Amino acid sequence: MSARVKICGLTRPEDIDGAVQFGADALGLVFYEPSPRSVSLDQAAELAKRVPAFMSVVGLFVNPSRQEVEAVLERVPLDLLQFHGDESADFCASFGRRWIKAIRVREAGQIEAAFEEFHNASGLLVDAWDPDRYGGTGKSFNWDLIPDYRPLPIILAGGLSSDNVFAAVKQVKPWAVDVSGGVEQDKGIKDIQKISHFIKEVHRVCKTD
Ligand SMILES: O=C(O)c1ccccc1N[C@@H]1O[C@H](COP(=O)(O)O)[C@@H](O)[C@H]1O
Repeated sequence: MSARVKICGLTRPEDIDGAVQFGADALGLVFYEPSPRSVSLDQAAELAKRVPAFMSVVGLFVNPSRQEVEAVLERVPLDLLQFHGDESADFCASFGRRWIKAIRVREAGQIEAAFEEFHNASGLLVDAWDPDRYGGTGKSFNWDLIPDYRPLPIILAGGLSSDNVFAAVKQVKPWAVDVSGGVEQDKGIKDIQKISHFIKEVHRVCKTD
């Protein structure tokens, strides 16, 4: 069984179209202004219109206010909320939408604790820890810290690219992988060939199983 693929940090219509064409399962829009991949409400509404049925549009937030999330939900048809900061489980659940929680992994036991704390999530996204940034760092972490017992689907992120995603999926067997920097030509500007190669590498895993 292959892992699903989320391509995050899309800002241009042509990148959405490329990710759709090459078989991504989910597309991420960043609503976090410090990120070079951040999109405005108008931009996000236009990008979301291009996404066909049976593909998910995911909204990424970092420590947003309730009003910020509600303003996005009024304008953009999001299928899933991704909380990538220090949000509580109660806050994440309070919008009546499906949500996933990202944690930044740096030590043993953290993932097990997060399974408990965020047990109502639709998935736990595991990313690399960085002292200065919440995500989109291009850094990976020690995949041995990911336990075999998984009460929630694991979404593997952090420094993935077509060079390492085959090995990552083989070793970790995640429900899904999430990539941003590894499929870009510049921050917020995706590279369609890299997206295609990345997705092919993920799908190649099930052919070798
Ligand atoms: O993409 C961003 O700019 C970003 C900003 C703040 C929090 C998360 C962000 N992106 C997410 O980070 C991980 C890893 O990204 P990368 O592949 O290492 O570049 C991924 O889940 C993105 O969705």
